[in-house]
Amino acid sequence: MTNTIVVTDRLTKRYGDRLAVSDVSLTVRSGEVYGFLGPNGAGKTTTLRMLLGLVRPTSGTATILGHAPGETGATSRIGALVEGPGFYPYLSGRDNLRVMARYQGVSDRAADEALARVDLADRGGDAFKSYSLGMKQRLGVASALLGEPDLLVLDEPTNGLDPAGMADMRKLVVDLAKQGQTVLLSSHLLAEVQEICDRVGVIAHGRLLAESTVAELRGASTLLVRAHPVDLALSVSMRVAGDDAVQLIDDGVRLELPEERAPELARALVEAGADIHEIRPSERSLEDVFFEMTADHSDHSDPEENR
Ligand SMILES: Nc1ncnc2c1ncn2[C@@H]1O[C@H](COP(=O)(O)OP(=O)(O)OP(=O)(O)O)[C@@H](O)[C@H]1O
Repeated sequence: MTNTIVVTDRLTKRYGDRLAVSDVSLTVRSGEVYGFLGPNGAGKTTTLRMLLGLVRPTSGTATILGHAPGETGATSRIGALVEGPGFYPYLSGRDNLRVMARYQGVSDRAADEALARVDLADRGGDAFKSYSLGMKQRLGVASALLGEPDLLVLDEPTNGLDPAGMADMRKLVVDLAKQGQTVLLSSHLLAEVQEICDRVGVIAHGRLLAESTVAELRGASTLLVRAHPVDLALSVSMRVAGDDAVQLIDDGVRLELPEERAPELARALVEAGADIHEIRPSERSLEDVFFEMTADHSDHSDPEENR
């Protein structure tokens, strides 16, 4: 069933003259991992805070689980890690969670289950202050999971983590998603998010530039050919792929051509007498796409101009 969990309609937040979020309309569906992507200062945290009812929009609306942000019907079903929760340094991870669980009217058992879900059960008895940053972050996710929320909101969950900590966090999100958890996470690290998100919304300068699956955003797969002479490689490529699907780049020729047609291209090049040095699939990373998109918007990149 494709249920919509979050819908925003032209959500906007202005701080004085500064337009932090401008006309953002996004949709998060049930069971998906939605990546809210953009560089620092793009408006991600402000948007998430509006969804959680922590900041009042200047204009536009948001509906979460059928409720307005901040309504009990919504907040009771959202688990959020937006600002790091305050944990007691000398209490163990488990006791910290149990304290939080009691505040929320949730059982100790639920706290222990949340600890297990973030793979901290083994270290649950150790003092919070002895945890690595990655473990602290995972405990934060456990606290957001208390009460089994329908929507988990994580603001930059990998911030400050080393590569191993990031990999752990990615695995945790993937595992939660496999259990059916809907996750909305923000990140400025596009390369790592493309692996774990079903769909992404790309935001820059407060505006949503695109919303789609990672695959759609990255577009058609391309082949990179390095062969000599280059002009011969270019004309053969155009014959095989069509004039519009071929582009001359620094180190060769890029073709919009499915990988399965690489042998056909290789044969045509060899028959024409070209020396092939390399033919390989070259997928655009989300990062490439993102830079292209934000470059397109650089002419009006100053949020002040949106006034
Ligand atoms: N309380 C506030 N008062 C004034 N300006 C604010 C406030 N909160 C955010 N802003 C501004 O709004 C813009 C968007 O900030 P926001 O924190 O939402 O971005 P972000 O994408 O989450 O970035 P980061 O990854 O750095 O947190 C920034 O220009 C920021 O300076």
